[in-house]
Amino acid sequence: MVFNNIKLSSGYSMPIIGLGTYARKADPGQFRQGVEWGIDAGYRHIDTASIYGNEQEVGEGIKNKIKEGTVTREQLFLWNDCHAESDVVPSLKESLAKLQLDYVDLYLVHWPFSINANGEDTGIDYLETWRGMEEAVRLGLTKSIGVSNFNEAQIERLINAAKIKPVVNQIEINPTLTQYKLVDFCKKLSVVPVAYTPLGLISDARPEFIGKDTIKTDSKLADIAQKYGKTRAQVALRYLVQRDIAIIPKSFTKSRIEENLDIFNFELTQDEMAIMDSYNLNHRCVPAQKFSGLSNFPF
Ligand SMILES: NC(=O)C1=CN([C@@H]2O[C@H](COP(=O)(O)OP(=O)(O)OC[C@H]3O[C@@H](n4cnc5c(N)ncnc54)[C@H](OP(=O)(O)O)[C@@H]3O)[C@@H](O)[C@H]2O)C=CC1
Ligand SMILES: O=C1CO[C@H](CO)[C@@H](O)[C@@H]1O
Repeated sequence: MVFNNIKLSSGYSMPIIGLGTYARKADPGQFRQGVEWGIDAGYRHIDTASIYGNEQEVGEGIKNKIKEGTVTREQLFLWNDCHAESDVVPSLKESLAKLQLDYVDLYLVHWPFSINANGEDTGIDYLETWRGMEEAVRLGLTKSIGVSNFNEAQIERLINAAKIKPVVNQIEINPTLTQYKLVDFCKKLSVVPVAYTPLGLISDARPEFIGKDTIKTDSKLADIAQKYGKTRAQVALRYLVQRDIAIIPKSFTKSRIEENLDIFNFELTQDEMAIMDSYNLNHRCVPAQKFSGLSNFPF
């Protein structure tokens, strides 16, 4: 499988497609199996987080494939219960131990707000967290650092204060949440936008009918998919890649893991891109409402 790498401002590059690994419920072994199928299919970028509780299993999958000589590189996340400057490096070391790795390629601040283990607002400023992130780079524990769920003002404030710049902002982007403004803002600052929940309302995991969405049924999308011999999901992922957005679709189903990677042999026309844009509803699949009272809540 041939796909693009996206150049990061740190000088490293990142495969434009990665495998998401978040699952509210998963049977034991599913994470490991999903990661192994993903690496077999050709994914060379894996997204996980300490809060997903799957680092051990993800690590086992990676280790098995390293043993076989199939893979060498991974990318990771930081959850936000370790935002104090002095907590960042120990938290990353704990993740690395579970993953059985010496370093990650990319480490992210998962949200701009900060909570403790009881879910209470700690009020810790993400600029403080960032100093811990910079220390992790200096110690060689991660090659690049970035953020997730940051809004424009938060990115700008961070970039103005940072010694080491964030290379990505991982945010929800999909055809029903197109995010043109934030995506353009990130690109202007050389921050690569990475789309989480890239399938949005197309995914089977999002059956909720929000009243206006037609993306699962609209014949225009069915026609585009049929023209290229692809699925609606593949067209949605292709749409993001053509906007120069990195994507991390999650699947633990072997056929879909492969399907989601098979998007680099067709090209949507400008008119087809406009049709995809027309599904925008500014609807968040991940509104994170339970965090809305916290300081630095981004939405
Ligand atoms: N930074 C953050 O705050 C967040 C980060 N993330 C990251 O982004 C990743 C992706 O986002 P996620 O929310 O999982 O959403 P996705 O858009 O990746 O959708 C995943 C769901 O869609 C199903 N699916 C996968 N492929 C297809 C397909 N081709 N056709 C139909 N359905 C499909 C999967 O089912 P199945 O597995 O059964 O195949 C799964 O239920 C996460 O796994 C996580 O790593 C996600 C949310 C927030
Ligand atoms: O990464 C994540 C996975 O999904 C969760 C809820 O749906 C998010 O809160 C979180 O940021």
